[in-house]
Amino acid sequence: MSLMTVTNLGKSFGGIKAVDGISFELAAGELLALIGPNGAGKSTTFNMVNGQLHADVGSIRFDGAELVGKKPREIWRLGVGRTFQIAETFASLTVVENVQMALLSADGKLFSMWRRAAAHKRNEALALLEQVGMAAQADRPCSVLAYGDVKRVELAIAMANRPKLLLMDEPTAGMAPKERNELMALTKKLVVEHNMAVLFTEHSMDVVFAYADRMIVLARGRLIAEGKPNEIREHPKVQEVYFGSGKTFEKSKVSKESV
Ligand SMILES: Nc1ncnc2c1ncn2[C@@H]1O[C@H](COP(=O)(O)OP(=O)(O)OP(=O)(O)O)[C@@H](O)[C@H]1O
Repeated sequence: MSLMTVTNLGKSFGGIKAVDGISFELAAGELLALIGPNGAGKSTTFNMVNGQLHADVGSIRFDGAELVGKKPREIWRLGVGRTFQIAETFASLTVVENVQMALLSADGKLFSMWRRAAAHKRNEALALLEQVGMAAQADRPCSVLAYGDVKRVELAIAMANRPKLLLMDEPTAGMAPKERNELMALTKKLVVEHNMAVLFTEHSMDVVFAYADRMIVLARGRLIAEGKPNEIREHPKVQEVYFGSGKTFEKSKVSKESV
């Protein structure tokens, strides 16, 4: 049974149909990639799911609730999490303190309580860090971490609210191939262990083809293809929209070994 069912979702900006009546499903335990050329409507779709944008038409049913019309905070409370970059102001806090903050926030505690609650939820935070392989660095400030490790901490922060669906907008942007591979392998592990769904946008085709369980492809606001990576690679419409974009889908370029 699907966790999320998107039906006939649409959003226009002025005369431009950024997203033009798309429908798709997402199951628990599934890593679903949302791809498409520049301007295809990926970000607009993403932002309608997290509530930052209001859909003009259509429906997003998530775990028995309708998301269209809800505020981002309400959607987050229903179990739709997203990864955020650690803000500069929090970079001076340690790794574990950042995760403790996220746990407090998930509990609806006020930010001002933080200073009085330094030990609060430390063990829970350490358990989350263990899951992303960062427990050994728990007491280091985030500001001194390698980029790939910061991304792991951001993942632990996103997990603090126990999301049923995690939204990741270009999770591997700016990362070296080895780090990209490690982050996606970790994401896949969390998906399996928590039976969590992930919807992610990504420009890096090697990541998408190596890790997505399924893909949906947008072009000019329309859903032009969906299926498993192998089906998408061979899909004539997908080849057509990417033709001339410099992206190719030959098998030799997208194997896990090459990322
Ligand atoms: N706030 C906005 N105001 C006006 N037009 C917008 C706005 N946001 C998006 N658009 C337009 O909607 C279309 C889809 O944009 P969107 O950002 O969703 O595409 P995308 O697939 O995420 O692109 P990219 O890969 O370049 O980030 C584009 O034509 C874009 O110019």
